[in-house]
Amino acid sequence: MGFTIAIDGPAASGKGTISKAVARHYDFGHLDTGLLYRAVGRRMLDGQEPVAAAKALLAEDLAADGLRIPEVAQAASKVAVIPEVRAALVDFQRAYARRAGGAVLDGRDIGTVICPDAEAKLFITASAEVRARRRYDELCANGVQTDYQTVLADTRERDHRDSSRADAPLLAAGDAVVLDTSDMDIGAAVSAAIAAVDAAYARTHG
Ligand SMILES: Nc1ncnc2c1ncn2[C@@H]1O[C@H](COP(=O)(O)OP(=O)(O)OP(=O)(O)O)[C@@H](O)[C@H]1O
Ligand SMILES: Nc1ccn([C@@H]2O[C@H](COP(=O)(O)O)[C@@H](O)[C@H]2O)c(=O)n1
Repeated sequence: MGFTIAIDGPAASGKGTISKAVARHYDFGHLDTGLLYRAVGRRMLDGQEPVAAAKALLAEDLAADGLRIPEVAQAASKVAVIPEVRAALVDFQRAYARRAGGAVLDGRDIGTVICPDAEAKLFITASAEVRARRRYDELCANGVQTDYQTVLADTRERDHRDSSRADAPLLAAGDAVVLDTSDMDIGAAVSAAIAAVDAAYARTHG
C-alpha cells in the first residue's frame, strides 16, 4: 500500500527543498506540482490558450528548460487561478500520489484538494522577507540580474494571488503540521519535517 506525503506552502518557503530530502529519506517518488502550472504558464507566455495547454500537458513538459525564471513563476500563478486549468491537472497529480512505493507531492492545494486523505501533511512557511532573501540569493547564484525589493514584491504578489483565488487557494489543511522555517537552516527544517512524517506514520500504522 502507498503512503502519501502532502507538502504545501507559499512561494520560496523551502517546500521543494524539504520535499526532495524527505522523498530521498523514505525512498519515495517526488512530484513538484508547481512544475505543472509553470509548464502551462510557459505555454501561455508563448501564446497558447492556458486551458488547452493544460489539457495537452505531457509528463515530459515538466523537464523543459526555463521553468524556474521569475516571469514563468508569475505566469504560473495567473493560469493557476483558472478553474478549468486546475481541473485538467488533477488526475495526473492523484495518479502520482497513488504510485506504489510512496509519494511526496508539494504545491499549494495538495493537503486540501488533491490528496485530502494523505497520511502525512505539512505546511511549510516563513516570513515574506526571509523567503524573498532566500530566493534573491538563489537567483543571484544562478546569474539572474535582479534586486531584493523586486523579488520581495514578486513574492508578495504571488502570495496574494495564490491565497485569494476562489478555487483551491493556498491554505494549510486543518490537519497539517505547520513548520515555520524563518529561523531554521535547511538541515533543521528537513529534520523537523522527517520527525513530523515519522509521527504521522506511527499514528497510521500503530
Ligand atoms: N530553511 C532554509 N534556510 C535557508 N535557505 C533555504 C531554506 N529552505 C530553502 N532554502 C533555499 O530557499 C530557496 C527556495 O527554496 P525552495 O525552492 O525549496 O522553495 P519552494 O517553496 O519550493 O519555492 P517555489 O514555490 O517558488 O518553487 C532555495 O534556494 C533553497 O535552497
Ligand atoms: N499545487 C499547486 C502548485 C502550484 N500552483 C501555482 O503554481 C505557481 C508556481 O508554483 P511553485 O510551487 O513552483 O512556486 C504557484 O505560485 C501557484 O500559483 C498551484 O496553484 N497549485
